[in-house]
Amino acid sequence: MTYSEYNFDGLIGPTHNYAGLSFGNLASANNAGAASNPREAALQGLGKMREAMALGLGQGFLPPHDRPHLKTLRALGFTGTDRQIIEKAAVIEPQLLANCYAASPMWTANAGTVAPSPDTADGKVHFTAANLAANFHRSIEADTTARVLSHIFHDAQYFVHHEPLPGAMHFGDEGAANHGRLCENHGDKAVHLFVYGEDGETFPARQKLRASEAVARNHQLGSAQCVFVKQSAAALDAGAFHNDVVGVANGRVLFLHEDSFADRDAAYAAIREKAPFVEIVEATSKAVSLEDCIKTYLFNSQLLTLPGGEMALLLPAESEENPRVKAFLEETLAKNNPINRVIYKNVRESMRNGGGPACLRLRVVLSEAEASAVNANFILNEKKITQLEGWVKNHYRDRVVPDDLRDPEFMDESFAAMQALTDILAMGAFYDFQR
Ligand SMILES: NCCC[C@H](NC(=O)CCC(=O)O)C(=O)O
Repeated sequence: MTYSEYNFDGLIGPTHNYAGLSFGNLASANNAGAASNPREAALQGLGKMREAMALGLGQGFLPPHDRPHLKTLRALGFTGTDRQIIEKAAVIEPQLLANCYAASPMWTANAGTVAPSPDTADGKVHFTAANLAANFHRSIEADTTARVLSHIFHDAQYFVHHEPLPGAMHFGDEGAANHGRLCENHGDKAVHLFVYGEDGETFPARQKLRASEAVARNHQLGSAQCVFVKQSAAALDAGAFHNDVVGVANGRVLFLHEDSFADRDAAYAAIREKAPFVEIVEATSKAVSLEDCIKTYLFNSQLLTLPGGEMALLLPAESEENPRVKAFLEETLAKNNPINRVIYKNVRESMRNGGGPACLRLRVVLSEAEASAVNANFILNEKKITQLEGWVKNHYRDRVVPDDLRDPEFMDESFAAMQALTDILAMGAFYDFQR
C-alpha cells in the first residue's frame, strides 16, 4: 500500500487581528494592537498551500471558525440580539470580546494530534482534537475543531475521533505542535516523539506529560513506539511556547536546536533507542542563538519529503533575512544529510502572531484508500484554490485595528463570509452562528 503525507493548512479567517492574547508568545505580545491585514494573511496562507501543491504534495485545508464566537459570549452572560451582544461586550469586557474574535484556528498544528493507520493497534487513523486549555481564546476552538475533523474524516471504516482531553490544564494539550513522527518511510510503523513542558521561570508550559500519555493511549500506540521528552526551560523562556518553534521531525530526520530539550543527551539516547535510524540535524547555540530561532522561526519550517525522495525545508521569509540563520541553512544544505532544498515563503501576517509555516499545517499520513475516503471538498486542486482565493478577495478587509472589533458591522461581514464558505464547501448549517 502507498502512503502519502497530506498537509491540512488552516484557511485564515476574516477576523485575523493582533490582540496580544498569548502570554509566552513574544510575537503576539509585541504586535498587540497593531493593524492586521486579514486579506493578505489569507492570501499568504493560500500562497504557501500553492507552493506545496507545486512540489507535488497532497494539500488539504481546515476551514476557519465562526468569529466572533457568540456562543461563548452568551454562555458568559451576554444577552440580546447578536448586535447587542457585541455592543455590550465591547463596553463591559473588551478583552473578552477580543478573545472571542481571534482567528487562531488558522494554526492547525494545534488542531489535534494524529496517528496514521500503520502505527495504531486497530489499523485506523486516530485523531484527538486538542483542548488548547492554556489560553482562553484557544480553548474555545476545541469543540468546533473536533466537529471539523469528524466532518472531513468522516468514514468510520478508516477514521477514529477522540474527544478533546478533559480536565483543562491538568491535561493541557496543544496538539501536533509538540509531536513528531519518525520513520524511514511515511507508511512504516513509526516512533512518536511527544514533547511536554514544565513551567519555566518566566513563561508557563502549555503541553502536559500526562496529556501526551493520554493521547498515546487513545491512539493505541505501543510503548516501544513512544518517546516522551521534556522541553528545556531555556527554550520555553526564550519564547518557544510550542516545541515546534525549536524543532521539526520528518521521516528519519529530526531537525532541531541543541537547546530544545531539558536533557539533550538523555533525550537523543531515548530517541535513538526506539528509532535507531534517526538522523539528527542540529543547530548549535554558537551557530544560531535561541533568540534568532524565535525571531526567524527557522525550525518552524515544513520539512517535506518530495515525490523524488529528497527533502525540502519550507521556511518563513524571516529566516532568509537573518544572516546567521541563512548561513546555517546554507551549511546544512552543503552537508551530507537528506535536506537538500530550501524554499522561503512570506507568511508575515501569521508570523506576527507567532505562527510560522509549520504552525499553519496539520500533517495527516493516509493510504490511497484512506485518502479517497476524505471529504473531497477539503482537498485542494487548482480549481478549488482559485475559488478560495476569490472568496477571500470578495469578503475580507485589508485592515483591521482593535476598535473594529467593537463594530457589529464587522461581525455581520465575518458571518456573511462564513455563510458563503459553507455554501462553497457544502457544509450545511455547520457553525454555531448558523444553528
Ligand atoms: N502554533 C502557533 C500558535 C500561535 C498562537 N497565537 C495566537 O493565538 C495569538 C493571537 C493574538 O494575540 O491575537 C498561539 O499562541 O497559540
